[in-house]
Amino acid sequence: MSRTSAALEPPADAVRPVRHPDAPAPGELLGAHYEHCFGCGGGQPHGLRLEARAGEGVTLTAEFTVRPAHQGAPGLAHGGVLATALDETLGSLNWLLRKIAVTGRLETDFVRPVPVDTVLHLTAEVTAVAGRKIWSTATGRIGGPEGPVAVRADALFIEVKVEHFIDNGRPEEIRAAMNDPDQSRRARAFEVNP
Ligand SMILES: CCCCCCCCCCCCCC(=O)SCCNC(=O)CCNC(=O)[C@H](O)C(C)(C)COP(=O)(O)OP(=O)(O)OC[C@H]1O[C@@H](n2cnc3c(N)ncnc32)[C@H](O)[C@@H]1OP(=O)(O)O
Repeated sequence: MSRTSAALEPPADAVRPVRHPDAPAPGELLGAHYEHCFGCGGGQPHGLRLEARAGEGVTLTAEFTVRPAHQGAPGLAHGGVLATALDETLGSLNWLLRKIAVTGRLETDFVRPVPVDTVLHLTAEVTAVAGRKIWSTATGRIGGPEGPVAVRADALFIEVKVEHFIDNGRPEEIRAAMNDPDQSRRARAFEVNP
């Protein structure tokens, strides 16, 4: 029985995702897409600083260490923080397609509590694409990459133009991101789908 809603079932005419020829090589770290991203940026003191690494095809692995600032119940990761780790991991996959996309829907299963200081080992893959829609799935394990599953998510991302950010974001942050001295972050944000 499917555990996800109908919106997360790709239609019959959806196609398999195609890795972009310029996608980072398998094993390569993706790096942050934005310095102040709560999920991956180094400029957020309490951010997740999630590190994602390209895999084969349209897959990746990622790691996130739960810190005391990420607690919900005493000594345990907040569910919203875990959902953020899944969202960030799934969002990073779109760089392997060289598409800019935002989360439209994210469905999460919390299977096991995740204690502070635990490393969450995530794997993710894009499963289907149809027009602007991108379906993907992710799993997070604890105790090692082969450890028990702690969290799972399925998602639908929607491809957007860079204007999505320019029109909706605050001008000062957009300007700062456009002037980011890190060329790869600039390219990832502004040059992938002009
Ligand atoms: C400075 C730049 C930096 C950039 C860096 C990279 C950023 C990466 C960030 C990474 C951070 C991590 C990631 C983050 O956290 S991303 C941040 C969290 N997400 C958002 O903020 C997105 C907010 N939502 C929107 O902006 C709009 O609703 C979007 C753009 C998503 C669609 O509005 P738009 O007007 O464009 O399109 P449409 O409404 O015609 O819909 C098109 C199709 O999609 C279907 N649909 C839509 N929604 C849903 C849904 N919920 N469930 C099921 N289906 C849905 C819809 O039925 C339609 O289907 P069809 O009728 O065609 O069959």
